[in-house]
Amino acid sequence: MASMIKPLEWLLGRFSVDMGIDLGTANTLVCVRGRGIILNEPSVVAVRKGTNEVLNNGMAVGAQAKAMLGKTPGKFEAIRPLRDGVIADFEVTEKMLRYFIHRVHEGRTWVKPRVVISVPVGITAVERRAVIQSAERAGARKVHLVEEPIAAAVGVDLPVTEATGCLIVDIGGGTTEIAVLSLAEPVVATSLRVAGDKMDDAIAAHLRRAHNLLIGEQTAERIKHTIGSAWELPTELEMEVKGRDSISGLPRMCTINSIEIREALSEPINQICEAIRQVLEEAPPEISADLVDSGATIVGGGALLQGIDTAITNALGIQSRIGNDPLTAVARGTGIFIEHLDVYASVFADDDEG
Ligand SMILES: Nc1ncnc2c1ncn2[C@@H]1O[C@H](COP(=O)(O)OP(=O)(O)OP(=O)(O)O)[C@@H](O)[C@H]1O
Repeated sequence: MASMIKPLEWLLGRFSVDMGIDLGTANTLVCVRGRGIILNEPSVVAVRKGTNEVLNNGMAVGAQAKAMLGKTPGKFEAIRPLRDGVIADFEVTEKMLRYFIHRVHEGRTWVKPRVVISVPVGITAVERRAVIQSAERAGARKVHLVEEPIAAAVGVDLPVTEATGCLIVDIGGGTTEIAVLSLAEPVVATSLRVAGDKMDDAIAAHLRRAHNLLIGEQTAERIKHTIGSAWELPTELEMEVKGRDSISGLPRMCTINSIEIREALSEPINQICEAIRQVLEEAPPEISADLVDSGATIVGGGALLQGIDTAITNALGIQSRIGNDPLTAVARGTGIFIEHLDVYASVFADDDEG
């Protein structure tokens, strides 16, 4: 029986588009050989509450679902199925992946791609297995996992395969991945559950405390994008924010500025700097010597926070720079892996056996 299935699977695979997937807490990106990034959507799914039934006939996924976050009436719910970089809701993740894979295949539901998926450093075997099974059940024929910092470093063209140390810091939505790499392997690495989401929480907590204003996660994120910073700005900024007064319960608006938001962000930023310091302290001296010259490369959406490079440079005394197109670095890396599966075989962290 198995020998009959194999040729059929092979045949179905012939028509598929192999893809690299950055399955992120905040965004999912898909990169395809020769075509680059062809899908970039928020990792959000809208379902009927208490079920896994995706609204709009399975189409309420991505940007369409994100617009509903915090605004759904009682019987509907907009869910982020990944939290802290790992799968929190297995079935909804599978449905989201299925929708994205089918979109890449333009509706041909019978094709079965090979996929490379990026995962945080140091996730457990059970968490790895969950990613592999979700992708397989969503229609993948073969799943390889690669650790996010390695994918990011390859995506921004760092010399990862050389015997020289480089430091990559990937500040995403759920996790900040920090790794010193040499010879395509992490020499020291860590995954910190402090990143963009915690920054949004810090902003919401500040507005509640200092302005008695309750805001949702989308508003907090918008504030971060608009006036958030990690270092003094050449011209400080202001913006108006709307929410619910925590005392009167009524809708209200207030004006906030970039100085107070920077202060609110200082705690998560300091935690990120401290985690980088710990990774650097564990690096062997020869690698540390390389890092004096090569410095740190920052990627992920958090790299777009104004002044983050200056804050890291000042905290650690090593030159930090923002990697090229930081939001797509990991996805571009997975795209390079899927093109060169044989070359990078040793890098994959996929444990199909376990
Ligand atoms: N201009 C900006 N300023 C500050 N933060 C930003 C900016 N643009 C995007 N971000 C933040 O980047 C984060 C998303 O980054 P990214 O897409 O790299 O994460 P992810 O890969 O989905 O998450 P993870 O790697 O944790 O699974 C969000 O928290 C988002 O608010």
